[in-house]
Amino acid sequence: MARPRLHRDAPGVPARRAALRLLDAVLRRGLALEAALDTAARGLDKREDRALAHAIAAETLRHLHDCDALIDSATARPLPDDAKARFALRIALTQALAMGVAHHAAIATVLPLVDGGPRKLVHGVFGTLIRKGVTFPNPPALPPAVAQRWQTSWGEDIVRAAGAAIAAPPPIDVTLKPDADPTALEGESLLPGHVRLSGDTSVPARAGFAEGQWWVQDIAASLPARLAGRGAGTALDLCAAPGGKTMQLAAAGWQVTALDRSENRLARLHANLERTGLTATVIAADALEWTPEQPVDLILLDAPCSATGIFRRHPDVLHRVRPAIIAEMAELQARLLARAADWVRPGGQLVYATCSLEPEEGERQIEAFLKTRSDYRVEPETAVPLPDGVMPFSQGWIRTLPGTLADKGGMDGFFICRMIRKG
Ligand SMILES: C[S@@+](CC[C@H](N)C(=O)[O-])C[C@H]1O[C@@H](n2cnc3c(N)ncnc32)[C@H](O)[C@@H]1O
Repeated sequence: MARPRLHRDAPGVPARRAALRLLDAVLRRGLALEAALDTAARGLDKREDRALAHAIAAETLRHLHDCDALIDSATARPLPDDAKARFALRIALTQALAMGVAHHAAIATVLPLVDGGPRKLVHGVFGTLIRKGVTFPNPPALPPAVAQRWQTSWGEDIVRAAGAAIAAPPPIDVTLKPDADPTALEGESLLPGHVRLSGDTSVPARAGFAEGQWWVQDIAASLPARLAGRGAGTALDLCAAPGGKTMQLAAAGWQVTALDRSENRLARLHANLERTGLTATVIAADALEWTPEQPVDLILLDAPCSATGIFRRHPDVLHRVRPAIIAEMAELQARLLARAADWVRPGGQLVYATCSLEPEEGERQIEAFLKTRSDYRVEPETAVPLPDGVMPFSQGWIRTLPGTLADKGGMDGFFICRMIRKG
């Protein structure tokens, strides 16, 4: 599909070309939006163009199903899913209907994407729909396969809440170091050591960021390390990068070893530790091959997963995560869990977490684990404050879902289970 061009495009067009390359990477090649960004944005002159390409692609993915329904309503024969004309129309419609771009600019910036091809068709379909005064439904529709899957797992209300969550911009939460002053930040505190930011100031420009007083972390993502409690010995953060939970553990007084297999992501972890002045021993290794020298008091396994719980910020997961990927991730998690379980000292804790809305990566995973590991029991930490509407299930684990804390802007979907190795 589209490649960087050598001739000069009109202003605004290069960002749309990059957005098209991003959509192609996600929808045809199954790549994550963030993973595809560097390649798709190569050749863009300006940093703002890269951000704009990302914003257009992400917004298109939020409205993809509704975009396609509109396009299909205006074409005599359905365009193939991978037709360039469909991609161009998706971008034009999203800009016009969801991003406040003037209609003439929305179409003018995508027509060069189909130069030498179906320009007339793209122009015609866009014009027909705009003249009809079409709008996107509110809330946006989930892709049918996802709606079906979450309907089966969680029911109709959660599917509806997920749609509403796509429509609203996700809040920015921060976790503060214990000695930081939450009132220095503009926003609302929903837990001790937490602020949900308000106002338009960029993150790096806010009070205390440069001084390393806090870091960005969704409130749901802050729960696994909170459950581990105050530092009481050695902690192994097994899938640690970029380090949100490593910093929480270090700030809580744990003596942390942070391990991850991704050098790129570990570079971000190092930068985070440097900015916050927190300390951890950092190891670049594959947890499926590495072994610690001695057992530890705490293992936090924030396992790699399908990431469907963070669909608000990463809407690509709605389109590229299929049952085969969920099964593959669940198998990897089971292998990591089995290894980690041997490294916790008797009486120590194992906290397992995934940012997934799939029970296979949460509830089912822990049920299967406990069947083979009679030396573990689930133990909710009742002394740790939880956000409104979040409480341990009868089995002892915590599950956050779309719709949790909805009146305050919601939270990511997470599964968290704290277990104790019997003494
Ligand atoms: C959910 S992310 C971790 C987020 C991190 N805990 C935080 O709070 O910032 C999962 C991490 O697991 C790492 N990972 C995946 N497979 C791994 C393996 N076999 N060994 C070590 N790290 C792995 C990935 O590189 C990724 O950084």
